Amino acid sequence: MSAREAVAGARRLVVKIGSSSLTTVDGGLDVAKLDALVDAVAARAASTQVVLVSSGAIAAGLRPLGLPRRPRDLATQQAAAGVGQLHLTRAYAEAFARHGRTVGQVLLTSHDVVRRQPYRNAQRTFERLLGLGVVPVVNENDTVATDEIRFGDNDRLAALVAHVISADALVLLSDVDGVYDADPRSPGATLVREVTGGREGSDLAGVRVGKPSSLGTGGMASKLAAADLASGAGVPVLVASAADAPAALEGAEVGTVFAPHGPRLSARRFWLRHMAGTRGRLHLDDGAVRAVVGRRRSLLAAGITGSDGDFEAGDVVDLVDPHGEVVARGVVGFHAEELPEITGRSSDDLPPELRREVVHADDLVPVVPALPVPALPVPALPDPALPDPALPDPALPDPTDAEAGSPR
Ligand SMILES: Nc1ncnc2c1ncn2[C@@H]1O[C@H](COP(=O)(O)OP(=O)(O)O)[C@@H](O)[C@H]1O
Ligand SMILES: N[C@@H](CCC(=O)OP(=O)(O)O)C(=O)O
Repeated sequence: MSAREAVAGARRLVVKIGSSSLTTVDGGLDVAKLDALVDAVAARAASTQVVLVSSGAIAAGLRPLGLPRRPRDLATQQAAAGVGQLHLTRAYAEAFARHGRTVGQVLLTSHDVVRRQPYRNAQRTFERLLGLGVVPVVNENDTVATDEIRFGDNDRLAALVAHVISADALVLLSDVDGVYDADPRSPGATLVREVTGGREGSDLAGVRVGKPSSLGTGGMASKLAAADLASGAGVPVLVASAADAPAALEGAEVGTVFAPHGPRLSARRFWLRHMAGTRGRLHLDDGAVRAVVGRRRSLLAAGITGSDGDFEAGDVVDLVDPHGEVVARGVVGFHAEELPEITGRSSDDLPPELRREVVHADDLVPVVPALPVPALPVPALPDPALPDPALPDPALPDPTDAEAGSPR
């Protein structure tokens, strides 16, 4: 099955829509665009369980607050998001109601998914909402999200949600009709139709990204990273224009499709690899690295040379090779205080109550080295329709400098 067919045939789908595709040029919510998106999603939701990840809270808060452009400081962004999220949710509720569908709002911060229990809670909530025929509408909980607990951008959030719900495919809808080999606002840029080998493969070798749109957050770089995250863990991804949503959701030849290029990870293993917050480190000798990463064996006390951190049994820890590189993550079976007693000792040598795996193979996942972010050598052209959000706003005080948090 091709990646496009996988998107078309998905029984569980995550659709993400960016701010720029939901707003008017002056920054208000564009209800006509939102309605058109909902028409397409509702048509697909008739046969598919769909989770909608929607940006646009901050953008939708601009007009009600009389803000001329996206604020740069965290506090005003949070205030705008509080106002805008309400407008956004109401607009979705009304639009989906016209199709006889109920929506449920799910606002998340990374705090809600880095620990196993909250992650399970979020998973259960999604399951129940989908089971009840509700369309979950997800956003980052921007009113409380600070830099420390932020997902970063909604492309990444959508990739994570795709794994939380074990989606069959992820569709990222934006104001551009796919990934171009250069900033699409520059002459000669060409659409890349298919990416087969992930970010390291030849399809993206010559691709350069420019700035996001005036209201977007991460731009194409964050879509590429999210597409790589999802497709690298077995989930096909389509990046397409929101204007093409009906065709995109029917599997037509639009946008850029990312074929899965890694083994499908269970939601649990994906959580371990990409989402879990770690509480400590176990240092492994070379033999243990080979056993754990190469042969997917459990980690035994004999292969550990040291540990640090303040973890409890059940916490997630990094497994580090003799060069200090993180090679795997896993759920540790011992408390930090117990480690010195067992470190380096063979199982036969341990008292019976301590004779067990330090990290069981089922709770262990190798870590893929971080990939470089695509370069940004192409100068982006200014958007003539909107003032440059990077310019200081004379009308607004900018309390950011004096307060915690920094502008995105
Ligand atoms: N190589 C590229 N291919 C496609 N789009 C790009 C590229 N470089 C920059 N862009 C810009 O990225 C923007 C989409 O990102 P963003 O503004 O964050 O959208 P969204 O709000 O939908 O998340 C487009 O407006 C496009 O002009
Ligand atoms: N959570 C923010 C949007 C974050 C984001 O990633 O925006 P975008 O690049 O437009 O998808 C909001 O609702 O305004």
